[in-house]
Amino acid sequence: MSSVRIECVAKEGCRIAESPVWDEKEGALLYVDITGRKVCRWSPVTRQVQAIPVDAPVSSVALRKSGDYVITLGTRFAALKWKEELVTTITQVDKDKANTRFNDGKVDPAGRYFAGTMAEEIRPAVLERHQGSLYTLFPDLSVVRHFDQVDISNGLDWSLDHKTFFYIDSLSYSVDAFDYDLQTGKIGNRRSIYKLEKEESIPDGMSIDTEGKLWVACYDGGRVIRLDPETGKRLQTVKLPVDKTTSCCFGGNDYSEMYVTTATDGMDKEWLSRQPQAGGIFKITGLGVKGVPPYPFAG
Ligand SMILES: O=C(O)[C@H](O)[C@@H](O)[C@H](O)[C@H](O)CO
Ligand SMILES: [Zn+2]
Repeated sequence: MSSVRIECVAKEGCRIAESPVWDEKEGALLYVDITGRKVCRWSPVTRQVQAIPVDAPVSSVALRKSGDYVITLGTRFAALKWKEELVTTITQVDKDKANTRFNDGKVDPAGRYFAGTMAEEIRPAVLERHQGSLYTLFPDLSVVRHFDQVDISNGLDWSLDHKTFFYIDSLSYSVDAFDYDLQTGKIGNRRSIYKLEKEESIPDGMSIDTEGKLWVACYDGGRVIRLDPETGKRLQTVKLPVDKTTSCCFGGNDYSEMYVTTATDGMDKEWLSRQPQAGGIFKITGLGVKGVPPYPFAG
């Protein structure tokens, strides 16, 4: 058994840090602060965070083949040029909705950007239900809506053979799987592979490891859990010193470190004083597993 170590590496205290992505070219961790409206990049060398402010809630960031990044910003897919600090809209979704925003997003193995929406929260996990949808931005910049009636569109990833798409609608308290057609980007045959237990609270972001097991961050559960999507069993629980764990990814040398984002929105003074590292970025080492490098958006 390896010994698991947890360290808070960026202590800036985000409102809702999310969408951790390892940028191998920069040797840095990208993430967003959704309600703090910034895209961040943390360097393990300088131990500093660079942040680019944006004009709306920014819910995910992804690498782009042509360099730089793509983000989901409000209800827009947008391009972000890092050095220039320049954001340009690619396209908008949910034009029929007044009060939604994008939430979690990730690029599939063929370079398509998947991201879903949700109603703006009144407070964490309290919002008008069934307002969200799941979308894909294709490399030709066209957009497809897969389905609607989503509460809080959240974690997503693909199986190692690319034949299954994993997806979380948080308020279903379930981790779901779909059949995936990598050729077309179409999904079908939805089923639940894991229902969260009460103390695990709300499923949020997720990431697959090289053994095909899923790591799910549990919002208000203060932990990441490792699931076997074949058996539907939980294999491991790693607890963190903060409750609002929002998402996780693998990064660092050989993708053997796990990075976990966390949030402070919804915590009162007393809660914050008990968990002073809330809103920080955590690095977990010694898990004994590695992750899959993130795919860049091909458009
Ligand atoms: O991190 C996210 O994905 C959401 O934007 C957050 O707001 C939480 O998930 C949500 O509050 C939990 O229900
Ligand atoms: Zn999330």
